[in-house]
Amino acid sequence: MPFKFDVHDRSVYREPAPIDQDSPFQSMMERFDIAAEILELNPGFYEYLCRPARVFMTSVPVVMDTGHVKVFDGIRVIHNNVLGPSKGGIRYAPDVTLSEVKALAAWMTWKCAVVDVPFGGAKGGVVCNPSEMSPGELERLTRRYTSDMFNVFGPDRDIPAPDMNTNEQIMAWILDTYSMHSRRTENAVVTGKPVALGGSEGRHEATGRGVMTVTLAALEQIDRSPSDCTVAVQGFGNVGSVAAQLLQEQGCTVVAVSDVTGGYYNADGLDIPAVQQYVKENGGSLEDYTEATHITNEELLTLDVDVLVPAAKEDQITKSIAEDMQARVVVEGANGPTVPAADDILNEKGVLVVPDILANAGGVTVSYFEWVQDRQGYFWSLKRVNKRLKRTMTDAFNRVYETAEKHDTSLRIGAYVVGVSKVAEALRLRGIYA
Ligand SMILES: NC(=O)C1=CN([C@@H]2O[C@H](COP(=O)(O)OP(=O)(O)OC[C@H]3O[C@@H](n4cnc5c(N)ncnc54)[C@H](O)[C@@H]3O)[C@@H](O)[C@H]2O)C=CC1
Ligand SMILES: O=C(O)CCC(=O)C(=O)O
Repeated sequence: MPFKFDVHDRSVYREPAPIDQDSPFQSMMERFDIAAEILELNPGFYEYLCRPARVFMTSVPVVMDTGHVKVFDGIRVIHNNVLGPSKGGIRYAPDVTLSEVKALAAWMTWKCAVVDVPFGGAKGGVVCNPSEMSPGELERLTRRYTSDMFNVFGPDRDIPAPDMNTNEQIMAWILDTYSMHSRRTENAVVTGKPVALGGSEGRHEATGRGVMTVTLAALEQIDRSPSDCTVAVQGFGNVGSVAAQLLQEQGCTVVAVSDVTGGYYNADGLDIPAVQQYVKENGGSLEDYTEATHITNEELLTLDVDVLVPAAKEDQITKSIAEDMQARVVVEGANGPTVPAADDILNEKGVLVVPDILANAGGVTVSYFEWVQDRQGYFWSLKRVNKRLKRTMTDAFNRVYETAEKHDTSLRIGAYVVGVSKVAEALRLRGIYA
């Protein structure tokens, strides 16, 4: 007999397996639960999707420049691969945790489904502080981690990419190590690699470009022109710096940017290419930038701007920050920057939040294009990549917007409904828990 879902009977859900309280994973689950209820999700599917499919942990020994051996914890979580090989970046950070990587992997599952990319979701992390490591130490760490994950990674299995503190060079070392073990060049095993090694034109800028595209779509919905809008961007790395640059090119006035050293504000607008040049010459940091007033990251988040782009890390927009926020539109370049308790406040205030699993999906979209090009051995022009990226992001925005309107809910829940329903349909067709 087919299962009948009762939205009022929470006991239909068996006790969900390891859910970390007060963690990014819990933040993901709170939104997933709402979407599951709207979709009347089959409880078997619910149980399967509220935990990762597979978790890999490894101890990564590295000979440091001093000659001593230091052991790092390496993680790879595959949340789901029902739509295709799992996909997701690798994060190097001193505070990365298993719970965080589990959440990031689940977000990848929903994100790929939202932009209709045939991948599942995964994420990796290594607990290390790259700012205190030499290039040689980082290379040895990356190669050993890749070696340990040789049976996990693969062009048809699980395909890593960059995330916080990882870049094209690190992807090149992954490609080389994996290829050495395979006895052949496997450039489709990783994306976000240098163009010279089979990387895609436009991947470096793709996440920021996608942020720009959905920002323009959101502004159109509220009848605002970019040239009348001020913008603040938290985080000035791959995502934040490109988003700031492209939004400025579209006519927005970018009044504030920030990084770990704090925020930099100029009411007349910052010259973003000049800020990028400063960061390049200043060891990757905004510290001591003089053409602006120094503010804190909290002050940046609560500035009186039209658009706020959090592009640093999780849990930045807390309940109290949300209460003080003045932005009209929030476009989540980062994964998980807003805690669930802040969602309600922002919704009540009428803030239009373009959620992470839609807003920052430009990166994985062009990673998909890169993987397709590698497998075909035929490479596209930058113009073609950007045109297809724009189409993918615009279609996804419209799909999410319509879904949110249909269910009278936020864009965030609309995006989860789009993502979860696609994965659930694939599960049903494949016969898992049907
Ligand atoms: N690189 C990519 O293609 C994608 C990245 N993302 C997400 O975007 C976010 C940023 O990633 P990337 O730009 O790649 O990293 P990144 O390592 O290039 O840059 C991170 C930036 O955030 C700043 N930052 C770190 N902690 C901060 C804090 N507490 N307050 C203010 N700024 C802080 C850093 O100083 C740096 O400027 C992450 O949440 C990542 O998961 C999402 C989709 C794709
Ligand atoms: O490009 C990719 O494959 C994944 C990028 C990523 O880690 C993310 O979207 O959070």
